[in-house]
Amino acid sequence: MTDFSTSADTLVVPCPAKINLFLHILGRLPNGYHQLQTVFQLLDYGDTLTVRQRQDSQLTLSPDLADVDNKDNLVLRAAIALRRFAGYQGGADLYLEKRLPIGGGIGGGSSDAASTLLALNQLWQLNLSLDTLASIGQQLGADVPVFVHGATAWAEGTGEKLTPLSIPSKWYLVLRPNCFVSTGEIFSHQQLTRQDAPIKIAAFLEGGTGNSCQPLVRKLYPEVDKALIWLDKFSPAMLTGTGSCVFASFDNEDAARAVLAQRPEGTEGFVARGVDLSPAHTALGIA
Ligand SMILES: C[C@@](CO)(OP(=O)(O)O)[C@H](O)COP(=O)(O)OP(=O)(O)OC[C@H]1O[C@@H](n2ccc(N)nc2=O)[C@H](O)[C@@H]1O
Ligand SMILES: Nc1ncnc2c1ncn2[C@@H]1O[C@H](COP(=O)(O)OP(=O)(O)O)[C@@H](O)[C@H]1O
Repeated sequence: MTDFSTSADTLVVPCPAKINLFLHILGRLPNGYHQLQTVFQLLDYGDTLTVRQRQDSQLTLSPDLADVDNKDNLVLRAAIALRRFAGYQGGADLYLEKRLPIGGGIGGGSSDAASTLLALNQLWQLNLSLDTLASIGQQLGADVPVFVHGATAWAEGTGEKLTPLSIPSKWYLVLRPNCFVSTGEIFSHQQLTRQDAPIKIAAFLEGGTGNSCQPLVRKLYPEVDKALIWLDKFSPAMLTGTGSCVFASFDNEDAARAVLAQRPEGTEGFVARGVDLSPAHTALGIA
């Protein structure tokens, strides 16, 4: 068993979750991806990644995730992509403490990948810029760049055109219905609405925006529909990303926790605070 106790050659990095405070789909790009407008709100809750220098060139990842093969894990894929890009010869032991539900629209895999890039860039002293790390990350997933740049942001394009945004801090309850929604399935669905008109940041701040995937996802997944109806009784509820998680905001932690404690059987969830800056950046001392 690998010993991951903290030492000079070891970094421990949070991998925060995100929620989409709104999500509009403006159209389809020639490569099949969708042109979006969204706000990525970072949360102070997520997975934790530990990286440790090895004296040889091996890359190891532990423990195995129940639903993802190690070779497909975005942590290992990010490490391999970074090493290839930088022409670096060394290795590392990677340990991922997974807390975030998989396939929930809260960006867990993308955040794990981004924290891997940020941490190994420091551990291996590669000195690559955030822009370079973001473009390596974008090949792995559309959500990786926002986590690399590490700020709550207004996003356009496929999520890579980012404008940092300061949102008044709120507490969020994120509820995960008992189902998994594939992002690819929703984006390739015939009935997805893809014709939102572009809006300005001011229009989002004035309110009244929503998630354009929500009508389709709640129709295809009754568990999501039920979760939205239940949470909406306490505070206006919305789908994040393509789901399956739904969320609502609360003025304080106690109010959010009181609702979480009553959650319907079969659902899971967590309470987290919205943050402007990524806890990964704070941990690594990135300005
Ligand atoms: C739409 C969002 C909003 O946050 O949904 P969630 O994944 O968070 O639910 C994300 O940007 C998703 O990011 P991510 O989950 O990294 O997507 P990727 O792995 O790059 O893409 C998965 C699949 O979704 C489709 N896809 C994804 C993003 C996008 N802008 N247009 C698309 O059409 C593509 O078919 C792609 O094959
Ligand atoms: N470290 C990881 N954590 C979560 N999912 C991962 C990871 N590595 C690869 N994946 C794959 O990425 C897909 C998307 O996972 P995730 O990021 O949790 O969801 P979403 O994109 O809905 O927020 C999953 O289907 C999973 O197989």
